[in-house]
Amino acid sequence: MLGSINPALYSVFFRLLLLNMRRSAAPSQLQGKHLKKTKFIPPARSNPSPNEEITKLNPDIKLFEVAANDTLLQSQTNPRICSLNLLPAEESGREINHGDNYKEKYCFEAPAMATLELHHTVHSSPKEITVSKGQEVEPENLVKYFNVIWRKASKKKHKKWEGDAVLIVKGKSFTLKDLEGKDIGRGTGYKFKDLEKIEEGQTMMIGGKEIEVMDIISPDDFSSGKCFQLGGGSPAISSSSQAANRCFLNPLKSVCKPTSKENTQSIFQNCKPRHDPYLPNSLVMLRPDNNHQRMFNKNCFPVVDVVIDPHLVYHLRPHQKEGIIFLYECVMGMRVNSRCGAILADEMGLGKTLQCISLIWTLQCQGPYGGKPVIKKTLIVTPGSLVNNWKKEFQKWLGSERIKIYTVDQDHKVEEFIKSPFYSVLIISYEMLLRSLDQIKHIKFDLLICDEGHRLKNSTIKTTTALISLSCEKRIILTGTPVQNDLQEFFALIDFVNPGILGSLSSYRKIYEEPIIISRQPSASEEEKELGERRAAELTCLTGLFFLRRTQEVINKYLPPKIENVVFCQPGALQIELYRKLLNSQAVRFCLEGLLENSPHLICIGALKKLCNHPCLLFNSVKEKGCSSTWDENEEKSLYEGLINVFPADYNPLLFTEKESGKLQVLTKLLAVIHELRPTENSKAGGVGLNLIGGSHLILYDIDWNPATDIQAMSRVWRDGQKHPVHIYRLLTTGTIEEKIYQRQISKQGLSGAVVDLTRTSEYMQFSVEELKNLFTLNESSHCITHDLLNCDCTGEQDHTGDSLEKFPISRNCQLGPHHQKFNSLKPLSMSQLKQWQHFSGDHLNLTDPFLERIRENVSFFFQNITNQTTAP
Ligand SMILES: Nc1ncnc2c1ncn2[C@@H]1O[C@H](COP(=O)(O)OP(=O)(O)OP(=O)(O)O)[C@@H](O)[C@H]1O
Ligand SMILES: [Mg+2]
Repeated sequence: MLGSINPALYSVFFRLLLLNMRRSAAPSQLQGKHLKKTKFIPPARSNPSPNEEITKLNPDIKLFEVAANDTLLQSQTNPRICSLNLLPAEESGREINHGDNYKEKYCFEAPAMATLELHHTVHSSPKEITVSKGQEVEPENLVKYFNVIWRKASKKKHKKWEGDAVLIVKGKSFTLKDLEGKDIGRGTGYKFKDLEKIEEGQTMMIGGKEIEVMDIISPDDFSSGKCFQLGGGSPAISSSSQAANRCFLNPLKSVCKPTSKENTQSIFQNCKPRHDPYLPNSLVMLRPDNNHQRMFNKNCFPVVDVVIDPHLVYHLRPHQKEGIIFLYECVMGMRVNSRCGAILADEMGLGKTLQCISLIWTLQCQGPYGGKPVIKKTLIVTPGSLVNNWKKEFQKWLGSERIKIYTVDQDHKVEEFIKSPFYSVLIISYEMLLRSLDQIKHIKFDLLICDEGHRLKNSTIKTTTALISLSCEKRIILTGTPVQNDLQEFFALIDFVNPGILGSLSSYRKIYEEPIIISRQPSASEEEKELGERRAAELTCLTGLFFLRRTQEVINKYLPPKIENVVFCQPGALQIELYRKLLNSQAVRFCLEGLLENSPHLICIGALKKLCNHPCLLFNSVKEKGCSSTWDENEEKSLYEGLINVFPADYNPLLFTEKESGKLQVLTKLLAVIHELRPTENSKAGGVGLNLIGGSHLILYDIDWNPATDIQAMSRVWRDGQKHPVHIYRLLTTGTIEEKIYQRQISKQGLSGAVVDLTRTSEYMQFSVEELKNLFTLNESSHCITHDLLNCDCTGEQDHTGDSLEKFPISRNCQLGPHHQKFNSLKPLSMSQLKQWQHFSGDHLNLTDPFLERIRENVSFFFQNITNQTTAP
């Protein structure tokens, strides 16, 4: 921006401005009386190291990948590099905790303005006070103390104050002490009249140092030591004065002229950081650079440290601290010029909610410019089932007093939020948002958070267009789903948070999508491969500035043990008989003839699944459809033909017993033993985004084609905050379609890039005739056909663990290529991994798990895997 201004005008501007300022880099100077006690901390006195945990972070967390040749991001210098630091490197500041793996120096930048200080008229030629010739009468009791700032005597044009000090004048002698109480200057035999006259504002040379007197210290403050570092008030204020010195203004639009003392005072009042940035574990946000100040600090407020509430920091995991810094920098536009969007795509359970709550709370109370809050109102849009979850999380971390949350539901309309001045956060479901859009459009939201935001991957759906229509620039998408696997969907999400950053959709397709997709095809030439890889890398770099994903590994160590069991339950006699009958039906035979287009295979699969759960479910369908005579239902009718005769004549589905279903028998026994051994832990099922840490036993009864469903449910329970070992039981009926669905789950890794994605279930349900043949077979003679498939040499007679995992490199099919290829613990299990699990048949004698022990009678085979093993189970 400044580049377009005539340099002569630019220089005149700074001269004019400086006439109104005192001088450069003198921290105590600019703060008005009320801040005079503030100390400049000598550069050597750095605070102790920031949060050490963070420095040990998973190296996977790379927040600051910058594409050097990236034209879109060209004006964004790496925020970590102090390019304008005019102080000597070793004196440029003290260490401060930015919460990341950098123990960085704070940048006390002194830009152009500071270098022009020589035009200052008042202080240009301080006089050396002279030594007495010895004839003077010296009153014995003259002792005075002063706060001063000092620098070495120098003839250089560009001088900087080096620090605060305490000047002690005693008779004809003086001592200068730094704020640690160390002597940094001494002199004796001075003219008494010179020393006696020292007053506030005076500049002089004394003992080879130039000093300026800031104010008088009372004898009390001196003797109590308050005037030194320990008692001298918050040291952090120095930052604001530094920043004030640095403040650029647009010369053509000068609005800030702190001409009078009062004016200066009022600007600097209330400019303390809300929390002390120098406490050992404080989490301090990056200060805005000059570019940012030019753009966003038009009023030239002093820069104040933004510090995360220590109450929150106490609870934050290291990756969450990083996440908050990331979100802060994104929404403040510090990472990409004029863009304030972010995507936080941490795997599920990593506490995205807490990271956002911390951000909201921070921005609502603080800001880097004059400490003014950055946001007033926040809109959180989330799936309906999570609205209350959000509210609870706010209460959990901030209590109910700090921040007022309004949740929209049938009884609580948006109008109430509009009318009330108390609420600052509105939480609403996607559905309600559409219904209340007219009202919501009239509210000025400063921050928009879209939870489970992968649903915005389609830019034409109503929800997306509705949200785009809100004029809120600071947009955050939260998602646990790996959205970067589909390049078009990825574009939609990126374009939502930072509109236009990837250009138009058509240019994006040409520049990125096409070459990347071509390069991934087996037929791609070397040249195409290379181009695709480079484009993918560039895209990753570009979006990596505001896209962050961490995997479960960062949290695992905080979680209790997880005991996963796959339990193969023996089917009941009625189940087997009905199963055989179904497989012999005309409908199944029709499917196997290969006429897949109109094949009723989904109906057949549905019937078999029902039967595995419990025969009574099948009975109900048979009864219903058996009486129906519509043409459409003919196929289903043909599937059920003769089935009713297999059920006992007096079968009453309402009086079903667990004996008829292998899985139900196991379930009943499991519930009983859980109740007996762990009476306070009850298991429930879970859905997207839910936290069910109250339960620690999860029983997965009905299998889904998509492994994401199981993983979702599992990660609802085994997540941060869980106190008990978590037991997970996946129940499967031995030899049936359930085992085959399970095998398909774990062997079809390539389907969705081997990552968890709830939306891709249909991809797991496309079958070849061969696959259908396998599905429609009942294996009655094996303990476990899944184990048979592993080519394991054990016979299930004792617990056994198969080949070493290293033999099976984990590969992942991701369109963005190697940049995202880190092993992901929430990935569906592979066959080779399953082989690593302990496994044994139901009649294995040495079962130590008391829960499994209770169900062994109905179980033909077990697989078990323990994560974070301590004394589990
Ligand atoms: N630092 C922490 N200490 C203790 N518990 C935490 C911490 N951070 C988050 N939690 C808890 O972890 C659980 C999961 O957090 P959250 O619901 O925010 O996960 P998420 O990242 O949104 O996952 P999902 O993608 O499944 O929605 C919650 O119960 C939350 O209170
Ligand atoms: Mg969530």
